[in-house]
Amino acid sequence: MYVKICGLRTAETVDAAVEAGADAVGFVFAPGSPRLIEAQAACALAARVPGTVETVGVFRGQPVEEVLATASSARLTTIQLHGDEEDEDFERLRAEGFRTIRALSWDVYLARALTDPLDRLLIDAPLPGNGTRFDTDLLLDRPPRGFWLLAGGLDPANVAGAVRSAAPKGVDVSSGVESSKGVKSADLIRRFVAAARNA
Ligand SMILES: O=C(O)c1ccccc1N[C@@H]1O[C@H](COP(=O)(O)O)[C@@H](O)[C@H]1O
Repeated sequence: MYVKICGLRTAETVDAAVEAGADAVGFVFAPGSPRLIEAQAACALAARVPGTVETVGVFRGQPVEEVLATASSARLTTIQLHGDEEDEDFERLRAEGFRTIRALSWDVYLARALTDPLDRLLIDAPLPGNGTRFDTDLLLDRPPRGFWLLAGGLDPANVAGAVRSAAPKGVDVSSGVESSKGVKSADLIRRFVAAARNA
């Protein structure tokens, strides 16, 4: 089970995620997010992370050149896009040496024929970063193939059940490991990673 902890902004919570055994830590660059971080600050946090852990930049609806500039200056390994980007955009990011995650809300995933098998898919509720869950039974008509991550309203108490019913290859969390909006809790991060791993 691949575990990503998203929306980190402090050294303490990055260290907690890494020590708990997370596979990826995420930094949010989407305008308007309560977890927004500057590239320079993300770069300092990413430098604390061992090479075995992915450092993911999260973007929504930003031009690809801006995404590349930010991810490069923060020295990230991976780019997660929540917009309506096309296959060519993901190809461009990979050609520049980044790994990619294509984030789609469940309804867009069901409606859209995806042609690019090189993306890892993240299936989420329609309003990302809001702690909202969706009914994963909705995916039964078209179960995702390959490597995909489940997100949307996960927390330490519900992640094991979500993993058992939807059988994703990984999970991603933001709101569910916060003590208040935008403020991560090291304790909740540790509990989330343990619960996901033991599912
Ligand atoms: O976290 C945000 O503020 C955010 C903003 C814009 C796009 C994505 C964002 N976060 C992503 O949202 C999901 C899960 O969120 P939650 O656990 O339901 O709060 C996850 O993929 C984050 O990377």
